[in-house]
Amino acid sequence: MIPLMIDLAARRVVIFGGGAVGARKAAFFSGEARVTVISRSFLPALLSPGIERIEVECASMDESALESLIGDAFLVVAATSDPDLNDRIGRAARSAGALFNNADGEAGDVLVPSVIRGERYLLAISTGGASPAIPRFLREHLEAAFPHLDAMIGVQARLREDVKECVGSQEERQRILRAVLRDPDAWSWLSEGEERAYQRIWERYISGKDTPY
Ligand SMILES: C[C@@]1(CC(=O)O)c2cc3[nH]c(cc4nc(cc5[nH]c(cc(n2)[C@H]1CCC(=O)O)[C@@](C)(CC(=O)O)[C@@H]5CCC(=O)O)C(CC(=O)O)=C4CCC(=O)O)c(CCC(=O)O)c3CC(=O)O
Ligand SMILES: NC(=O)C1=CN([C@@H]2O[C@H](COP(=O)(O)OP(=O)(O)OC[C@H]3O[C@@H](n4cnc5c(N)ncnc54)[C@H](O)[C@@H]3O)[C@@H](O)[C@H]2O)C=CC1
Repeated sequence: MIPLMIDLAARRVVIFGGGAVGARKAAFFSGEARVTVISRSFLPALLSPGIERIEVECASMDESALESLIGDAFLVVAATSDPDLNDRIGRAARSAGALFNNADGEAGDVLVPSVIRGERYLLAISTGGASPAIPRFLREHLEAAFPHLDAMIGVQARLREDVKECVGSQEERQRILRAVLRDPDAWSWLSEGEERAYQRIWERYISGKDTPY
């Protein structure tokens, strides 16, 4: 498998199963795509107006009945508690030409990763299905370790432009940018705001006499 960033705006995502897993997948996709959840029951989290619901029992449905429920979906998620049904949904998704993610059953062609998103970055973490607890663990760890990652990206973006004006050598510019990233003070200054942190970093690395890198 290879990672891709996909624009799902205006695409339809059909999720089978209205339990905790279906609700989590619906929350993941509904920020961008048009989401339909098909299930015989729905958790309250799925009752929001942005999500279309179709209440139906799928146990006795054959592949062509499932395929007509899938319609023109771009991606189908099977998140029912019945792995055999999930696998049947997968075959119907393929016949309908849709991508398929299976929450429980035979692997589909899409996995949902753990996601860490800021204004200026997006990280997706996967173990390829071997241990879903690990991506969650790493997400929580990274979120706690880098609470100011967005601000640091802002500082780096500005600094890399500004040092071009006053530092002649490319190697030296690279050294400065990397030293700032390794500097625990630079990260802690970010809690005072991006502008204040930038000033302190500039003093330490550019206008100050003692350059510690
Ligand atoms: C294959 C995959 C299919 C898919 O859904 O795409 C899949 C499958 C299964 N997960 C199961 C269990 C758990 N899933 C989680 C959590 C997450 N699972 C997610 C993705 C994936 N899960 C895909 C592969 C991802 C990868 O490894 O790269 C995340 C990343 C994204 C999301 O779903 O939103 C989300 C974390 C989001 C976050 O918080 O950041 C936890 C941890 C927890 O919640 O604490 C547990 C309990 C601990 C454990 O079992 O590890 C079981 C039942 C096993 C059983 O029967 O016991 C199956 C079915 C099976 O294994 O067959
Ligand atoms: N991929 C993942 O991240 C995870 C997957 N799982 C697995 O995913 C599956 C779903 O988990 P939960 O949401 O917690 O289960 P759940 O039992 O809370 O929800 C299942 C949903 O599927 C619906 N459903 C089941 N059979 C149906 C049928 N014949 N017709 C129509 N609707 C039907 C139920 O009404 C319910 O809304 C389980 O098999 C579980 O082991 C569990 C944890 C994480």
